[in-house]
Amino acid sequence: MTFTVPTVDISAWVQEGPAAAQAEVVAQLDAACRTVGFIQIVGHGVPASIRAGLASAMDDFFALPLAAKKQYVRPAWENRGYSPPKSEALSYSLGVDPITRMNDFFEAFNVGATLADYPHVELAESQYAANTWPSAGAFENLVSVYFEDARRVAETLTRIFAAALQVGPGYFDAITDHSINVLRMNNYALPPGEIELGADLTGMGEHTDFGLVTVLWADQVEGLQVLGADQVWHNVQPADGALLVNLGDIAARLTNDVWMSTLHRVKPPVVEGRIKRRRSAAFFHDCNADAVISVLPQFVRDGEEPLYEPVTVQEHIEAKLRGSRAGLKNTGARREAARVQAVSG
Ligand SMILES: O=C(O)CCC(=O)C(=O)O
Ligand SMILES: [Fe+2]
Repeated sequence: MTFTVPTVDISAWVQEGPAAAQAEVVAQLDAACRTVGFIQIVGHGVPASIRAGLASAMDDFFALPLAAKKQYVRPAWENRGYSPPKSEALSYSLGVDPITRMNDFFEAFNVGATLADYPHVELAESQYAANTWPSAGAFENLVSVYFEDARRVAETLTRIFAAALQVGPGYFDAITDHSINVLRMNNYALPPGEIELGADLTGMGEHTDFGLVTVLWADQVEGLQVLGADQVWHNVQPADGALLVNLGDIAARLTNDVWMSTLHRVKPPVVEGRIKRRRSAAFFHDCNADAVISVLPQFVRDGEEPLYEPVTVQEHIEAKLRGSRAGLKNTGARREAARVQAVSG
């Protein structure tokens, strides 16, 4: 069985193209969501200059000395600010011990939508915490500009999802109009002295993304591995000019696992004791904290029980984050954990 991440050109939805072209995009995206859960998105309309601006902002920040970066560490229950290398383990978001018994070596900086972005809704601060902006170069401006574009891409995708799932055009607006949105900028670059030769290093442990859909910018460097239906981990890199998109748990829950929240991890190659540096930025579009997510009735056969109980987005995301950020194994991710335990290597 060959594994490929399908490429879908969404320009007919970005620029309101003809109905036939839009319908073709819906069919292609639906097929990709059912079979792979990862898609190379082209025609997304995010200019190369804005993507390059994000990369340079990340370079400015991650180049700071560790002590300077640590000023931006925020409490584990706020998904914001700086995470030093080896401070998180994504596999705990599934309740699974990291393979190496060591935390992941990525370092990250997180920003997200805040209460101020949604002035007309009464929200608790948790999941909408204020951002701490580092004073490195033009970081805030460059990252904010990319954030807005990534949000637009994610929202365009939800319009296509609504057509694919035949839930009516307003369905996703109602559950995403004050969405938890987070951009996690990742840097995989342990200094050479910290690498034990022969060690099985994990850049980021295996996990599914927590929300509805993720828009991923990444360097064209090996490291991201996606679990295929063949139970084998496959290397995936963004195609030229593409953004990778993957579905998260909320998409799987809505569709009773017909759409796939695909397991992935990051294992950068170590060449002569050095990790080839790799950067990525994942924009998570997670839905409103107070949205209740239940399996859509059209995905449950008569006489069968849905695979998932209803859950609020806040409960779901917080259980996952307690795992990855605070090391408290998530016991509620039964289905995802079973999939990890079914594969080796
Ligand atoms: O670095 C990558 O390519 C993937 C990052 C990722 O999976 C995440 O941040 O959730
Ligand atoms: Fe991820």
